Amino acid sequence: MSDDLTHHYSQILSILGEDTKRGGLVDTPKRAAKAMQFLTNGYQKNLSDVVNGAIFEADTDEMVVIQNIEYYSLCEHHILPFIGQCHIAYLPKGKVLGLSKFARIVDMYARRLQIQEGLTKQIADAVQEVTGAAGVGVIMEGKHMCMTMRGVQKQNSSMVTSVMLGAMRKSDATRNEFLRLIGK
Ligand SMILES: Nc1nc2c(ncn2[C@@H]2O[C@H](COP(=O)(O)OP(=O)(O)OP(=O)(O)O)[C@@H](O)[C@H]2O)c(=O)[nH]1
Ligand SMILES: [Zn+2]
Repeated sequence: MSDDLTHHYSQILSILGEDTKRGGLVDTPKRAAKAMQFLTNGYQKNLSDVVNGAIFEADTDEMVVIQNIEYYSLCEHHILPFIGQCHIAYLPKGKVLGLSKFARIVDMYARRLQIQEGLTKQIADAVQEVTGAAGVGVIMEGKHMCMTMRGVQKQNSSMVTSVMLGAMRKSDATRNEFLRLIGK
């Protein structure tokens, strides 16, 4: 895959009018291929490997919030970055998930071509699936380069998406507690 990608990046540079033989560009197709493979490495991962069995018995049903998980994704329409913060809440039902795994789940889905709405839903569904929680909430804030550095060029615009599942969807009080805990 790497050689194929390198070859295609070299062609893209030529088509854009670059001299691929000039000093600074000699290794660029190779570097770009490597970078793109890193930025999309979520395709090589699955939920079970990412969670790695880090589910622990715990006698708690109080809300757990993990906030300000930064993410870097690529929009599926323009292959340009969108970046921001993800906040996750869940209501455990006898089981808790290892703290770092929330960030790993966010990264696995963010490192694929996405729209922010779909990314938010995939993270919420994954947390629900692995924890069996009574409720899950995910809120994402994102700044889209396709809307700032090109297109309509609105530098200060950002997008907020949310998905609420189970008790987090049904109960206003529970949802408000999540919003209060993340300072919204
Ligand atoms: N809902 C949603 N839209 C997105 C996301 N990322 C990019 N887009 C939008 O996808 C749309 C694609 O619109 P098109 O008209 O097909 O493409 P375009 O001509 O490049 O659009 P402009 O960005 O308006 O120049 C744009 O409105 C983008 O802002 C996302 O995560 N969620
Ligand atoms: Zn885009």
